[in-house]
Amino acid sequence: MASSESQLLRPRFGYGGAPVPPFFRRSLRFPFWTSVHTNTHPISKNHLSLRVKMQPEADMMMKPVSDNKIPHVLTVAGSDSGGGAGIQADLKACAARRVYCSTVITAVTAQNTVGVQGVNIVPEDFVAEQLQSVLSDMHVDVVKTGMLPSLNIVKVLCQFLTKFPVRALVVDPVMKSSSGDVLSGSSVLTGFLGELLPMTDIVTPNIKEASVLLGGVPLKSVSDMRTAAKLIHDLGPRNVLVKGGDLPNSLDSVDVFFDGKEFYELCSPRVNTRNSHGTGCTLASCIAAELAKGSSMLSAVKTAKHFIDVALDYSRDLAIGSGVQRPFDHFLKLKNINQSSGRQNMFNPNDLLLYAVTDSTMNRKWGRTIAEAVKAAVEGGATIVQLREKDAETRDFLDASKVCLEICRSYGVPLLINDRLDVALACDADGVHVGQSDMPVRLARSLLGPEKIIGVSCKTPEQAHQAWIDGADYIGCGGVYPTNTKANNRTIGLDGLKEVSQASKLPVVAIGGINLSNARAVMEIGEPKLKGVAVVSSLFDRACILTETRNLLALVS
Ligand SMILES: Cc1ncc(COP(=O)(O)OP(=O)(O)O)c(N)n1
Ligand SMILES: Cc1ncsc1CCOP(=O)(O)O
Repeated sequence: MASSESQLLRPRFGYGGAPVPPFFRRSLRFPFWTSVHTNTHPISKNHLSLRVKMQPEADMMMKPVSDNKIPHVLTVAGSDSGGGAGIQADLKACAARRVYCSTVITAVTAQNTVGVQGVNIVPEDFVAEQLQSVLSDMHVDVVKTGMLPSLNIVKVLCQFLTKFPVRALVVDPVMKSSSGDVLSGSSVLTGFLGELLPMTDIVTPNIKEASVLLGGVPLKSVSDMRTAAKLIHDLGPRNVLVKGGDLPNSLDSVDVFFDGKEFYELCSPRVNTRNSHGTGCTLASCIAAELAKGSSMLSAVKTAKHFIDVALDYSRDLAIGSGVQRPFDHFLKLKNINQSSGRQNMFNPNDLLLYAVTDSTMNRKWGRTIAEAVKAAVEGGATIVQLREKDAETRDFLDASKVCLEICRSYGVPLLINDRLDVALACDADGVHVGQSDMPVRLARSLLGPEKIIGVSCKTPEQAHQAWIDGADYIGCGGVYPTNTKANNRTIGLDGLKEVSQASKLPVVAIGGINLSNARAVMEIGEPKLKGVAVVSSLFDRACILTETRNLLALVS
């Protein structure tokens, strides 16, 4: 990663004493012309611009060789001198998500943890000049916007987006800072409604911004957020994410995502912290970064929300500045992890809520392919899938895994492979589930690397402890009830599940004989580490997988 990034950041030849191949030597004689001029725009009286232009020949020679393409986000936003939000947050978010980020600055703010002390808007012709510089030279995948402080800047941006189309446009409709200071005037709204939103792939308002976009209707509940998402969608963007972080009286942070057809309520426990300045910018930048890597929209949104949750959680104890609008750290998790085990993955324990585990015998019995079974389960709301194909030929298993992976990725659902690390590696699945007599977890981790998910079956507190030591992400605990799906499997009952869940440092999913009649009893043991149920026959040995999945999800949610 580091080497390909650095290749892109530097011209390949001719600088820093590196040898210069003959063909490129000519380019080193390029004449620069420079001019220094004072900009007399009323808002930025002392704006001094140093222009450095290259002649076309040299320009051509300087272009990096593009055989090492890195996903690229361009952020068009304001600078926050405190480093918590704006351009600075966007750069950090993209770096943390390992995506290149270029910047067009629309305003320079004097800002800290107390509030915004000053705003200096960049003249629109100089915003245009920055856009021209970046878009005419670099291959930008996704544009993300933040503070757009004037109607003319919105118009200029829309002209450039028409001239230089990109794969996706992510709009964070920044209107006020978290301290309540106004960052874009009311005239900008005209530009949003008339020009920008119809070009937008996803817009990410918080509840106040959603209210402004809709002419001032108040949003007080998740139901209001759903209505707002639909109404904002009618204004033109293809997807809408209404962020409910500021919703009063809510223990959870609930965001409503609407793609024009379906609503998704994305829930996570509210992180109780003051260190949340810049979360909006970071979320939108993470979405942009994931889209630049090729994720589907829903998957990008889920990953971004999880990134924010983890970053806020890890930054609870940071103390930067004396005010209350404090920033968080985008890299803290990475730093902590690098110091301990080197892990960097983004496993979300909440994904264990409804874990669908396939079975080839059952699919044969009902005349289904694995892919058909998996599609029905994820459509019904399964939150994670495991392919457990005990008698499949390797080639067939690999081909089926690739198809299932495509299905799961399009729904933002992780896909794990039972036992077969070779298949998981070959199809780049999200991870594996292993038993006590399969590949040891420690070895699986070293073969799969730090980012893959590893689950391990445990029946005792000792096994759960070892799983944690060895670097697993979750444990599967059971059989909770007797089952015909796995022969000779000892039943540990609800008491056994409770004992293991209490001892486990890792998230736990219960398995074995779980169905519509007992799933609630399992979840009601009320152990914080117990995150969900894993099921085989109660989904896949049924006539309609989709209906069974929906019904079971409703029970455990
Ligand atoms: C989520 C989950 N938990 C437990 C198991 C059982 O795995 P294992 O012990 O490897 O037994 P087999 O599945 O191989 O029969 C599981 N598959 N998933
Ligand atoms: C794979 C496995 N591991 C422990 S019990 C079990 C089987 C679960 O299947 P079912 O949900 O049909 O009881």
